[in-house]
Amino acid sequence: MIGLEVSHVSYSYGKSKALHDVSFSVENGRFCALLGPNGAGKSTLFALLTRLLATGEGKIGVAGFDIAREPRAALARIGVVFQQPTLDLDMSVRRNLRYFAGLHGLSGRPAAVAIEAALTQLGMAERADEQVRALNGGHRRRMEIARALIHGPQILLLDEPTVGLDAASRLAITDHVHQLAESGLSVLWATHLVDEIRPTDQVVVLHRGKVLSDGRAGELAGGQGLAKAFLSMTAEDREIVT
Ligand SMILES: Nc1ncnc2c1ncn2[C@@H]1O[C@H](COP(=O)(O)OP(=O)(O)OP(=O)(O)O)[C@@H](O)[C@H]1O
Repeated sequence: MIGLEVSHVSYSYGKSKALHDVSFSVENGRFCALLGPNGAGKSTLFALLTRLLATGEGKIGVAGFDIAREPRAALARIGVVFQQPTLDLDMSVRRNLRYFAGLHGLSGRPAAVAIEAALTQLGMAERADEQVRALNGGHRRRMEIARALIHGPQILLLDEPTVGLDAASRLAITDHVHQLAESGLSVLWATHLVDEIRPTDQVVVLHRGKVLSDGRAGELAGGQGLAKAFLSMTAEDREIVT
């Protein structure tokens, strides 16, 4: 079943077109990397998917709900991890999550159960009572992913979630999110880092607001490897580094 469907979406900032006729879909249980260099349009697409921007042209479906016509139902099924962290550093992990659960109308025992389950999925249960300020960057990010799961979304959107993290933390987070996809979520993971993508993942290559390719990473990589394939698709005047 399709979790996320983006159909003929275009968006302009004034006269400057950021997205041109973008179409792709992500099935339930699939990890889809939205791979694009700086300025490709990834953040603009995320803003449309989360209704921070209203859809210009085209249609976005979330678990079968049209985000323009049924925004509440659609947004209730989305969990989002934005590029910029939004945690209260002086509260504990659990209190941060409890606050967020409240925004989704969850309190008391149901909230406690949802928080425990989300933290366990990210391997963070034993840190529930630590102050966020005491956590390293990787654990803070894992906590933000746990927070995005509390209301039981079907689609998880992550906008370059590993920016600024060391190699071990990046690996831990990509592993956890692949496991979430395997458990049935549709994951859309925006990145420009090819080492976060596995051969069986879906990859949508976005460049200058257009989809250049949509398919399995292993097929896109061919014999030359994903990094080289991606660079040769998106290189302009740049020298290709192998
Ligand atoms: N608020 C804005 N006003 C005008 N132009 C914008 C605005 N936000 C983005 N753009 C332009 O839209 C295009 C797509 O930008 P966007 O931030 O969506 O790309 P991105 O793939 O997320 O890039 P990055 O990896 O650098 O975050 C770029 O040309 C950018 O300059």
